[in-house]
Order: sequence, then structure tokens, then C-alpha cells
Amino acid sequence: MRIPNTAAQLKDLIDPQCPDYRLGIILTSEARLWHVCYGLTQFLHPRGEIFLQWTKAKDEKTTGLIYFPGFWNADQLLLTNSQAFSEVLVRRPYAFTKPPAGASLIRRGIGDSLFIAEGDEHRRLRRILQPFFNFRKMHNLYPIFWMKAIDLANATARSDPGKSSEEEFVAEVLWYADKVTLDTIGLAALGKDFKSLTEPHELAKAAETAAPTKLGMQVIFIATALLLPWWALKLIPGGMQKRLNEASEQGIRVCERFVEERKSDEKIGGDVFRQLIDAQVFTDTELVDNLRMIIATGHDPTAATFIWVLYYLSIHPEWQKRLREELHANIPNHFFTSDDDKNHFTAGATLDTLPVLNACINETLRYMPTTPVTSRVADRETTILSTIVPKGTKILIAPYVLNRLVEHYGPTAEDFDPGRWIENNGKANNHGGASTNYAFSTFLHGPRKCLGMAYAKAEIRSFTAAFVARFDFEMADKKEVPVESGMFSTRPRDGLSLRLRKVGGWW
Ligand code: HEM
Repeated sequence: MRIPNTAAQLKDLIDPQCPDYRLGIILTSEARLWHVCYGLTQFLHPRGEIFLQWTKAKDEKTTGLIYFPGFWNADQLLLTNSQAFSEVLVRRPYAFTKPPAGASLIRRGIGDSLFIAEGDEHRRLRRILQPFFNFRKMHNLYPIFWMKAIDLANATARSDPGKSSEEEFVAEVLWYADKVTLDTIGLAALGKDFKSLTEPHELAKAAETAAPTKLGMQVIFIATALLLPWWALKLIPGGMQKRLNEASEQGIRVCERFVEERKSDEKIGGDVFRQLIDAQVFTDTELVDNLRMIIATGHDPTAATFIWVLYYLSIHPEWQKRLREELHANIPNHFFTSDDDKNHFTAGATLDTLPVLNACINETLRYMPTTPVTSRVADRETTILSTIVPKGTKILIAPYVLNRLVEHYGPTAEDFDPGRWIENNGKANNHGGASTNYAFSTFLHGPRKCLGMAYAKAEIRSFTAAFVARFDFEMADKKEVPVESGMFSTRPRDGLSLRLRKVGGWW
């Protein structure tokens, strides 16, 4: 079967019950040019929600694929079931490459690295980098995560020196999350504490310059997907393209300095970067580019996920309370309060096994994947689920959709419910009640699965444990529902302002 390419055939593939379909067809049936509206769907916030609605509307006759035209009337396929995910991500991953326009934007931002490499080059870089991110190595990083988790809680408690009460106050916590995750990846990857939590740092400034929540960044992504040339982006108001260039150049300068420092002093550090230099597998340019990638990918999505954990716990106080009780029962007080002891907590062995902690984090990762939608392009004529897919077809992969399907999680699929990760006997499970691992697609699958999954989970466990054990919290404005935003990682557009109360006896 060839992909249909007329508005009439489109009707067969998209269920007319779907409201967005009707909006689309009104705009598209007469004038194909208006297909730009469908092109926008992958950028609309909450990202992935429209695709979930389409998938649900097709429901009983779903084939695993929904066809819809994109910008400039390009062919696009949305994958809607596990079999389709498996074919694209696991069975034939190299037949589907990252879209060239998006890849070139990422190259400008964080360098020519594993993240956008394809085919044999991707295999080579992955083979080199994978061993540095294995489960055991990530476990060995727990002392760093715990130390930084305590720093995060302490810095939050010190926020706004003029506050009227030291025991109860309001703080915007996304700012702290961004800084502490940057400092943590600095220590883990480079053995270097950027200390951006307490002092200005060039890399934190670069990240703020390219502030991912700004509307301008969204416009840049859309313009790139529209295949507008780079020079045309200069016309976008707000100087976004200039700021992106500045941020990128700043990142290059800082990372080049790190490489020089490291190469000139063989004694520094036993961290990931030292091991990469010693292995002598990368040129200097590759070192700089992959270091930029590790710093960027290693802090932005973990900060965002940690913030969503805090948000869901603030609107589900019953889970917050259960979690705090679990933490107080399992982690002795002095590991939070004593400067000597905080470095000696064997956090890994404890935090990996706490059912409520892991349930709250897994459920947040499921419910709010910070990469809700990603994409590929068929780089040759191929098939997905026996459907012929012409070369150049764009493939939309939405973890947000698979993570919320009733087929996977039952009638509560669209509710936030950490309980699905805990068995009746109180023990943790790692499937959330779903029968396929594609039901949890937050980190994707196959050879391009997130390299930092174990790192991210261990870091978020540490930050959540140290925060929830010591603060009781709720939304500063109880009526506020965060507006989702961000093109790299989905995060609350205006940060997260919490009313925090110090928990007595844990300071
Ligand atoms: C909660 C946190 C995180 C989430 C949700 C996440 C999610 C993802 C996703 C969905 C991808 C695939 C993107 C695509 O191919 O379109 C990815 C790739 C990647 N992630 Fe993560 N990530 C997280 C944290 C991290 C961390 C902490 C690191 C590094 C320390 C990292 C490093 C990478 C790298 C290097 C890739 C590219 C892998 C490849 O193409 O072979 N990520 N991540």
C-alpha cells in the first residue's frame, strides 16, 4: 500500500471524530497550502496531546500509523503503537535518520556529536561512549548526586535573604534545578564543580542566553522545520538567532579550555572526560563537541523532570506525605545534616530500592516525558508495518502517546497515579502494570535510546529524596497550573513557585 496523498484518502486514515482533524480539513480540503496547520501540530503545547487525541479517536481500527501532511505538504506518519515503534527504533533504526534541518540546528547549538551522528559514525561514537554511562559507573556517581542534592536543598533554604520567615517561604525552584544539574554534570563528566548554584558561571549564562522556554526559540524551531534558510532566521524579532550563536560560541570556548587544561595536566581527575582523553579515541574537535553534548543533554531534561516531580507532588499531597514518611524511615537524619556524613551516604543501595520514591519518579517520567515528540526521516524507500513508506517521509515518534494509552495502562492511563508502580505487597515493580516495555517510551528504545537514562534516574532520585525529606511544600498560588513550554525539554514556562516549609528536625 502506498501512502495516500489526497484529502479524500486522508479521511480513511484519520478518524473524522477527531476534532483537530475537522479543524485541519476545513483549512486543507480546498487549499493544500494551508497544510501548514498540520505541520504545526508537533510544536503545539502540550506537545503530543493532539497526537494522543488522534490516536484515541482511531482506536479500534488503528493500524499503528496515522498519515497527515506537514509543512509544504510533505508526507508525515505518526506512529501509534508498540509494533510501529519497534520497527522504526529497534529493527531498522538506521533506515530512519534525524531530520536534516533539526540536526543542523542542534549542530549549531551543541556541536557535531553522537546526538546527530548517523549510520556507521553513530555506531562508532556510541561504542566509545556507551561504556562510560553503564549502570555500574552511574552508581559510582551517587556520592556526587547526594552531595549536590543537599547543596540544592540548602541553597533553596537560603533563597531571598530578606524573607520574613526562615521556616516558611516562597521560592522559584526551576532556577535552582537548572543550576544544580549543571554543576552536577560538571563534576560527573569533568571532575569540575562549576558552582553556578552560588556564583555566576559562563556555562549557566550560555544556557540562559539560549533560554529554551522563550517564544523566540519556538519560532526558530518552527522556521527550521519550515526549511527556511539560516539567514532568514535573522529576520525573526528579538535577535534569537544572534543569541543562539553567542550561546554556542561561549559553549565552544569554555569546552576548548577544558580540553586544553585536561590535556596539559595528566593528573586531573578520574571522571568520564579524563577516561575519554586517556582512551585516545577522539580528536580534539570530537572531544569538544561530545563534551558540549554531554553538558547540554546531561542537565536540561533532568532539571525539567525533577521540577515536574515537585509539581505533581505538590498537587498530590497524599503522595508527598507517603514519600516523606518512607524517606524518614529509611535514611538516617545525619546524612542530611552533617557535612561529614553527607559524603558517606551509600545512597545508591538505598534510593534504588525505595518503592514510593521510585514510583513517584517513574510515574512523572511516564506522565510528563520531557521529550514528548521527536522525529525521523525515511532515508530510503522502506516499509513500516507492511506499509510502503517513500524516501523522505517524516516519521513522528511521540513517547507522550504510547505512555498514555489505555491499551497499556487501563482506564487510569491519563491520570497521575504512582500506585501503578507498587504491588499490593508494597514492593516496587518496574512496569507500571503494562505488558510491553514500549508503554514507557520516555527514553526511547534501540541503539539511539537515551545514553544518560541511568544517570538521570539516579540524579532525580537523589534530588527528590533530599528535597522532600526536608521540605513540606505546595504551589505558591494554588490555582496556578504551569503552562508547558520549551523546545529542548518540556518545562513550566514561568518556572515553579512553591511555598516551602522546613520539616522540623531535618535541618
Ligand atoms: C530525564 C532525563 C532525560 C530524558 C527524558 C532523556 C530523553 C532522551 C531521549 C528521548 C533521547 C532520544 C532523542 C532522539 O533520538 O530523538 C535521548 C537521547 C540522548 N540522551 Fe537523554 N534524556 C535524559 C537525560 C539525559 C542525560 C542525563 C544524559 C547524559 C548525561 C543524556 C544523554 C543523551 C544522549 C547522549 C542521547 C543521544 C543518544 C544517541 O543518539 O545515541 N540524556 N535522551
